[in-house]
Amino acid sequence: MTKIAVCGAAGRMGQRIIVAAREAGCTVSGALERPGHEMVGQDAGLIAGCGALGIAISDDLNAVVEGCDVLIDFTTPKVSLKNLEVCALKKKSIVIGSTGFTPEERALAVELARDIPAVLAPNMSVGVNVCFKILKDVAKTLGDDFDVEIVELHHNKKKDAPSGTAVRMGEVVAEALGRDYNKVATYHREGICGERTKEEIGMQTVRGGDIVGEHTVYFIGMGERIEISHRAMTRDMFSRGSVRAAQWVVGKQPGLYDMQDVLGLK
Ligand SMILES: NC(=O)C1=CN([C@@H]2O[C@H](COP(=O)(O)OP(=O)(O)OC[C@H]3O[C@@H](n4cnc5c(N)ncnc54)[C@H](O)[C@@H]3O)[C@@H](O)[C@H]2O)C=CC1
Ligand SMILES: O=C(O)C1=N[C@H](C(=O)O)C[C@H](O)C1
Repeated sequence: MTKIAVCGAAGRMGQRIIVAAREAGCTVSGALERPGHEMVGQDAGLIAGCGALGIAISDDLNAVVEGCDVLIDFTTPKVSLKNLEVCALKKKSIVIGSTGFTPEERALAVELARDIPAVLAPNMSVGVNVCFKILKDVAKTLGDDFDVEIVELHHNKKKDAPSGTAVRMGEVVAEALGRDYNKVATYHREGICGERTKEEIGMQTVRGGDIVGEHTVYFIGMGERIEISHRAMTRDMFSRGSVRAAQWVVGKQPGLYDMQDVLGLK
């Protein structure tokens, strides 16, 4: 039985991951929250709504990592990088779902995962990862004749924009078209901003209410349009995906993997 510890245990995702780990037959060996969080000391299972587990939410990163096979972390990039560093020191595996990494932070994650197996993925759902695969083919097939625009919608508590999933969709499309995402991504249009260039990939963000997560990539041509959309109705496929990744990653060769590796989609 894989021993899973959860970081961000009282968060929207952390709570669902505790439930998913139990449903998958894994042992929840530890639960972490930030020092000073009001839930520290409380039973992780009671907070997650799956009944008492006898595991108190802790703020002791070293002790929690020590007791697990794999840490699942859905927090923020800075916290995730610190957790990756501690997992590397203690030779434990890690699954990171946090989003909002800068290119420099992602490069640091690759570096820190040199000696342990780690998964870092902006979206743990099967559906979105199949979309990544489809998008590559569609972009390659359509080529430069279709304008690409990406729109994402999320709840009003989300801290990063655009979503990690939207950025990855942009990167997949840009790469398939031989463009550099960081040069062609266009986040803002206002005033007399001029005609659209052929290369740009528009990135639009909508925030409101309790939207779990919706992504649409538009390929817009002359007289026709293709839309590839994914809508998440609950967080459960993210949490189940992260547990699947945790079970997969333990015992793998060191290195930084993504969900495409876990799902065999490469
Ligand atoms: N990869 C995926 O499939 C998905 C990724 N996400 C990403 O996961 C992250 C978290 O999302 P939510 O759960 O909605 O946020 P949230 O804000 O509900 O939960 C984050 C939790 O992390 C805790 N935290 C902050 N600093 C900490 C520290 N130093 N140690 C331990 N815990 C700490 C917070 O107190 C909070 O409880 C975001 O970056 C989000 O974009 C969300 C859903 C799916
Ligand atoms: O913050 C969220 O909620 C989500 N974040 C991820 C992202 O940024 O892509 C994945 C999902 O859409 C939910």
